[in-house]
Amino acid sequence: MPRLPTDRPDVVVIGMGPGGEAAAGRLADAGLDVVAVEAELVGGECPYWACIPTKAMVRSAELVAEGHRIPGMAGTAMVEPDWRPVARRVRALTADWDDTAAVERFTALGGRLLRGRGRLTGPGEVAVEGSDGDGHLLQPTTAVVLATGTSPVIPDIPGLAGTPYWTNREAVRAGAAPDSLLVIGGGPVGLEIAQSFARFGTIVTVVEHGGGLLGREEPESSELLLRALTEQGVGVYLNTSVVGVEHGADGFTVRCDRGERLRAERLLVAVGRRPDLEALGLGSVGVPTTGRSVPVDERLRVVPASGDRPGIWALGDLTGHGLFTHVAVYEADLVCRSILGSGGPPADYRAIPRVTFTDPEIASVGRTEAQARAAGVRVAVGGTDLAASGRGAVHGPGTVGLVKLVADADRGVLVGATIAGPQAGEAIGALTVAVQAEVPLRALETTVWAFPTFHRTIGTALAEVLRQLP
Ligand SMILES: Cc1cc2nc3c(=O)[nH]c(=O)nc-3n(C[C@H](O)[C@H](O)[C@H](O)COP(=O)(O)OP(=O)(O)OC[C@H]3O[C@@H](n4cnc5c(N)ncnc54)[C@H](O)[C@@H]3O)c2cc1C
Ligand SMILES: NC(=O)c1ccc[n+]([C@@H]2O[C@H](COP(=O)([O-])OP(=O)(O)OC[C@H]3O[C@@H](n4cnc5c(N)ncnc54)[C@H](O)[C@@H]3O)[C@@H](O)[C@H]2O)c1
Repeated sequence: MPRLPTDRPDVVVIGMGPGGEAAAGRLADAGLDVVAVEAELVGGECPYWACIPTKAMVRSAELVAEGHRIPGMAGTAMVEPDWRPVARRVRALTADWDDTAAVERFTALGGRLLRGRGRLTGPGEVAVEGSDGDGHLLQPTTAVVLATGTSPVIPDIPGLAGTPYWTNREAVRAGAAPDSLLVIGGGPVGLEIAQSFARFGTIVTVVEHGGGLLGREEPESSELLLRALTEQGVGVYLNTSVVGVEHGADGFTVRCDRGERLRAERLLVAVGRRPDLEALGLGSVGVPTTGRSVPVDERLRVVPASGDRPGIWALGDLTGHGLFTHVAVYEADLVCRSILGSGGPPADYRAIPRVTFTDPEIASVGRTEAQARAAGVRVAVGGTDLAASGRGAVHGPGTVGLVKLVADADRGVLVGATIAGPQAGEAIGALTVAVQAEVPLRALETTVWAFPTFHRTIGTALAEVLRQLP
């Protein structure tokens, strides 16, 4: 076998999504010689195919919905939704799927970028199949950082393979809203995209094999969202599995286990994401490759450094601590502190916020009631209906929402919270601080919440929690 050109930087970062980019940039800025390996675009899934373009779609869809709410509130309005400006905006926000600016940001810090696909081939060794067709061997002296994220799961449904189904990548590149769309999976990916297209006139049907939408959230959120989507004309089949897919000139036909045959122009597969640990070569360093995530310690170490061997760290979607950009960036900070030896607290996932940008937005932090009970917490719960609040009354159409607080009655602190409703993702910030900093419920009780805001309803839900305490 020909000898590959060998490079011995201090650090190799494989994968330049939001997590890898943050870690590689910071380590380069600290003066280390960093080689970053990226197979596609520097920036990863989030800016080009995920968070940013889907939120642009959501924002446009929200404007359409608000336009329809004008009658009875502010006169008349004629709303004629047109997807073309949405597609233009997505193209602008993704810089037409061009990563030049991100590359320049990194190289300006002294980092070196190697375009290609990286793979661990042993402790302290990364082989790269370069985009230019050349092979490279990297032997970092200090650290390997794994940050390769996840890819969509494609279920093994007879007939699906080989059809032109969409994942989030094709959905965000749509030049027009399809006449009809069938979505497999009622999680955040499926629902944000489903509602966006529905508001542009697409007939949308969601097929979810679980008993509720957004199954990881509180059942109250799931029910609220189901009601809202159904009222907005989105068809939802729960407890339903797709057992067969056909594609022909008139689009997709999907057979479900309960007998339904559903037709649609487009089919979006949104049943979750997982990493490819085998392709990453983790087996070569003795790490099991069959799981859904890379096992790490509280400093995100996969394999600690020993002797002259560099350590291996992992971060972001790969670690399975929550598939969110803010988790990837948080973990990048932990990894950098660990590599640079700058100390600080270990990983703490008690107060990771989650926001699904549907209308109503579903925002939450910490544990759900069921998770808290399962963890043996003596739970006190308080809730309130957003529509019954002063802000709900003035806001009018579009006010659907709730607050639910989950407290540890023995410790007198919140361990989880949900806000659903308009701008819920903004309001969850206050509760994220409360859960993270373990603000005593008695201190929260004395907090003055501005009138008339949606977040003032936190006080109402809190009063219900406090009534249950000694
Ligand atoms: C449709 C959608 C919407 C989302 N919306 C939100 C949101 O609103 N808010 C939020 O917080 N999160 C959102 N997410 C989740 C968010 O996109 C991810 O959590 C985030 O991108 C994870 O960052 P990461 O750095 O771990 O990995 P990624 O962003 O997946 O980046 C990994 C990078 O590694 C590269 N790579 C993979 N394998 C190799 C290899 N072998 N060699 C070299 N390079 C490799 C990939 O090309 C990629 O660039 C959304 C996800 C989806 C799918
Ligand atoms: N706003 C945000 O922050 C945001 C938005 C989108 C995605 N994300 C992240 O991306 C991750 C992936 O999202 P996702 O929605 O793809 O996955 P998910 O795992 O969150 O949801 C997938 C849904 O599909 C269902 N499902 C699985 N297999 C199925 C099948 N064969 N038939 C029908 N239903 C099936 C599951 O029960 C689940 O409800 C999420 O975990 C989330 O962290 C975040």
